[in-house]
Amino acid sequence: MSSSDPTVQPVPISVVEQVDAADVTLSNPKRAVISLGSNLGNRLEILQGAIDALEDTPGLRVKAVSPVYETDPWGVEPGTQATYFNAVVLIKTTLPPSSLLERGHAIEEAFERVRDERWGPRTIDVDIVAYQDVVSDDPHLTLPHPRAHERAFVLVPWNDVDPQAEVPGRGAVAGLLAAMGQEGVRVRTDLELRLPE
Ligand SMILES: Nc1ncnc2c1ncn2[C@@H]1O[C@H](COP(=O)(O)OP(=O)(O)OP(=O)(O)O)[C@@H](O)[C@H]1O
Ligand SMILES: Nc1nc2c(c(=O)[nH]1)N=C(CO)CN2
Repeated sequence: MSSSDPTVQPVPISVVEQVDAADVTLSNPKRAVISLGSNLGNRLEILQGAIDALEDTPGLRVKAVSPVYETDPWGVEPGTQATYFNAVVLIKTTLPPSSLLERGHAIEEAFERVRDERWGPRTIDVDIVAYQDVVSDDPHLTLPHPRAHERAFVLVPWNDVDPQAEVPGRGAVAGLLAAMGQEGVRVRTDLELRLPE
């Protein structure tokens, strides 16, 4: 349309700036790292269901899926809970961190996760391990995840899918792992999670 068309109203510069900012967000997806854990029900099916649900999220693409690990429950008395299956996925998303957390909670609800005790058994846990290089101590969404750097069940699969990864503010994943070891984290080469198509 010609700029001399008298029916066209000028667009305020503030609106132009907002639209430009939204365009940049849409064309500039962010990297995030998600940890998945399950120690109740059909653990493999549940992990795959959570991965598929992430991929079905508008504005989110799953880019890499780690091998499956069977891991001893962390943070509880030995022998009081079933072992976990854990995996890490790398995603790209145009969602802001708060929306990604909401989506994670919705997926937990879809798998009927019950929250009654801290670190209690669960069908699925969806944790946001990192979102770009964001560092935040907001208790509602702490970034990176406040305990990721001390959990081999997160660092081992994360290192598989991104050997160069860094935990923002804490150092290289590979270095943290070398210092901590991999006790209680066993790869299950007989099992596989699919990267959604
Ligand atoms: N990076 C994060 N990822 C997921 N939840 C987070 C994060 N930071 C803070 N939270 C908050 O933690 C709350 C409790 O999360 P959740 O019930 O999954 O804890 P948990 O899995 O039992 O333990 P942990 O946090 O040690 O993994 C969530 O409701 C959420 O608001
Ligand atoms: N092995 C293992 N232990 C845990 C896990 C988990 O995913 N794997 N999640 C917890 C709370 O998020 C507490 N303990």
